[in-house]
Amino acid sequence: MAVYTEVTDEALRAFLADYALGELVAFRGIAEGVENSNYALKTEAGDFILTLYEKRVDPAELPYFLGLMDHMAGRGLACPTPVHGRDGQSLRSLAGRPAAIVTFLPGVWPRRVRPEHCAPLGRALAEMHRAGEGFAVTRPNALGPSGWSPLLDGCRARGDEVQAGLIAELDVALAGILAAWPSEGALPVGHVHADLFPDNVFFLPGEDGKPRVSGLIDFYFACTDLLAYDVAVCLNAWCFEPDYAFNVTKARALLSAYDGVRHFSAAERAALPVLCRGAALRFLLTRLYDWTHTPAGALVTRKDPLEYLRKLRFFAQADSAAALGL
Ligand SMILES: Nc1ncnc2c1ncn2[C@@H]1O[C@H](COP(=O)(O)OP(=O)(O)OP(=O)(O)O)[C@@H](O)[C@H]1O
Ligand SMILES: N[C@@H](CCO)C(=O)O
Repeated sequence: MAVYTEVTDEALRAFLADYALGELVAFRGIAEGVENSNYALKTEAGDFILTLYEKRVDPAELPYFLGLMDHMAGRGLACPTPVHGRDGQSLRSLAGRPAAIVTFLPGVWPRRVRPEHCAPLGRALAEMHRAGEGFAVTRPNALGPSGWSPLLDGCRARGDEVQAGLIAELDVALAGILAAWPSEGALPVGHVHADLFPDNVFFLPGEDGKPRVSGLIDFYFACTDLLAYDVAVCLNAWCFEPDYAFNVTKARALLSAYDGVRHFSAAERAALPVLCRGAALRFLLTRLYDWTHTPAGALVTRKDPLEYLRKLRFFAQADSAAALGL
């Protein structure tokens, strides 16, 4: 369910005339993803993804996302590269929506994460942080600490329907996290992905048969924030088993591979536990908000907020970098 806006053949051909991509060969909607309308597009020049940005994306922010991908791809990162039209622009309009074409990345995202995925992931994350250096535009993290209180307030009326006592528990957790959050300037800041879940990382087998990262996608939560926060997001999204047990082997592989490319500072190591709690709370709150605001029967798969309550509770008691595998 991620084709919200239909594109006619006629409109597509007229749109493609503004690019030097040759004739249209094939075109189909992609079912995965929930935010935007995505199409797989084949032209004489190769394979591409056409994205029509839907209402949750603020058009004013698109130049940041597209510019960041351009910058990172230019520095050798395997991320989608925006295709520029004959007039030099990568952001245009199609079927009444802002639209862009980006390069297609080969690979498959892991449906079941194995420890062998975690070292390549850690390396790719650190390489992404390096590739972002020098991109001068900034974007504050709307879903960072200053956004969590308003989000929690938005869940207050119905949150306890999901689990009794949930809102009171989250009030306490949020106060503790905000009190312990690193002060400005204490940790290195840069461009972070902020949503590097398994469905945003493609892998292909390397020559040795082991998985290697072939591409990172979906930069539409990217922002300027603490680099180590991205690591905390990955520990949340990649290092728990289906029974919610934390897998320290996966975490160790991720963290040591990251550190091999970009060293953690002492302050980052010390802050990692609270960053993990913050990241768990961020996904818990957006999921809880969606859970309590999505009408029953809507064609959107709601994600389970309580998965992140379990993770938040784990990180609340694993209060040292060593307990997290660092
Ligand atoms: N550059 C790309 N190369 C190959 N496949 C891509 C690319 N971009 C997107 N896709 C495919 O489209 C699917 C949906 O993309 P994406 O995750 O960006 O959707 P979304 O709706 O914007 O985001 P979300 O995952 O937040 O709902 C991906 O799972 C992937 O299969
Ligand atoms: N990765 C988020 C969804 C937004 O992309 C989640 O799992 O809650």
